[in-house]
Amino acid sequence: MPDAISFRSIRKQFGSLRALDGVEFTIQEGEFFALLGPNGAGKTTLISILGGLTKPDSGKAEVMGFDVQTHYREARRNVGIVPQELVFDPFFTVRETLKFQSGYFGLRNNQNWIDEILENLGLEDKADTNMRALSGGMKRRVMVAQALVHRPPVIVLDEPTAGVDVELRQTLWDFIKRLNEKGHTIVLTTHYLEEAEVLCNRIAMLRQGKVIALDTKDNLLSEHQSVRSLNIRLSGGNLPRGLHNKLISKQHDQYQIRLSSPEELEWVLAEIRVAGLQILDMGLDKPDLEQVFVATMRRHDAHA
Ligand SMILES: Nc1ncnc2c1ncn2[C@@H]1O[C@H](COP(=O)(O)OP(=O)(O)OP(=O)(O)O)[C@@H](O)[C@H]1O
Repeated sequence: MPDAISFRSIRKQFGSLRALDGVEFTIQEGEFFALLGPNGAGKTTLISILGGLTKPDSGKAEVMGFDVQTHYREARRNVGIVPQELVFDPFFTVRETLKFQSGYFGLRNNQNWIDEILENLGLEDKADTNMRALSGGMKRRVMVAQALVHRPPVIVLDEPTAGVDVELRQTLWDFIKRLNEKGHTIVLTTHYLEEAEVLCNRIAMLRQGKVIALDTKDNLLSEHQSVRSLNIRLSGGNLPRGLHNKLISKQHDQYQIRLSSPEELEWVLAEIRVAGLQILDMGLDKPDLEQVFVATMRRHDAHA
């Protein structure tokens, strides 16, 4: 069985900027995979190479065994990509947009599937509305619908929930989860790490064009057991300045503080004591994907 996606030694340079620096990994059929990384890490460039829109300087990418350069049409037929930007023709209605996209793939009698997609993405009421009259969130739903119109076995979503409301997130993820259960391979990039944590079973982390972590979600979480956070309620003043770069969140007198190692707990408590603050309540949290991500990036920043 071919891999759903394979990247082999992908390099891409924009002028002097090395956007992708030897990216190499595979994704198996049926996986729900997250591609994570800070802004500018190279995620969109990698996806664009997968869609055959950007040519790598070297290396090769395949979708379901088809090289995206030498077998562009077959590779393209096997993947549906939801782009980050909203690209559409403002004069078409939603249904016309989807019919047009079906035509691009040579699909004539695609009505039933189009209706199913519209229903699953909560777009039935908007089917005959012109694209330009839709809200941003509705346009994003159409971008998703467009990527699914040819029933691709591999579905890639580049930050599909950036700036969209809770309802669309729920609708979208319910639909995508059902497609994954039916065997579709899903690849997702997102800055909402709690989404990746709930949905994905394997994760790659990209930093400055290199894969710096690649493992199952469970392994990544268990490897970082030592990275915890301290939840603490304080009275008598604000958090000491020396702890500000450790602060994850603050609500009233409740602080969540990142601990990079168990030993850091003693130091944090000492800082609080020296500042003359009183501890009202405290507890430790297990790491979540966000903490694992931050710790992984910091480790590599320190080595860079
Ligand atoms: N066409 C281009 N010309 C020049 N530089 C580019 C081009 N496309 C991307 N880059 C640069 O390549 C790097 C990787 O960009 P890319 O969009 O792939 O990152 P990303 O991980 O998707 O970021 P984000 O999370 O912000 O979407 C960035 O530094 C970006 O500025």
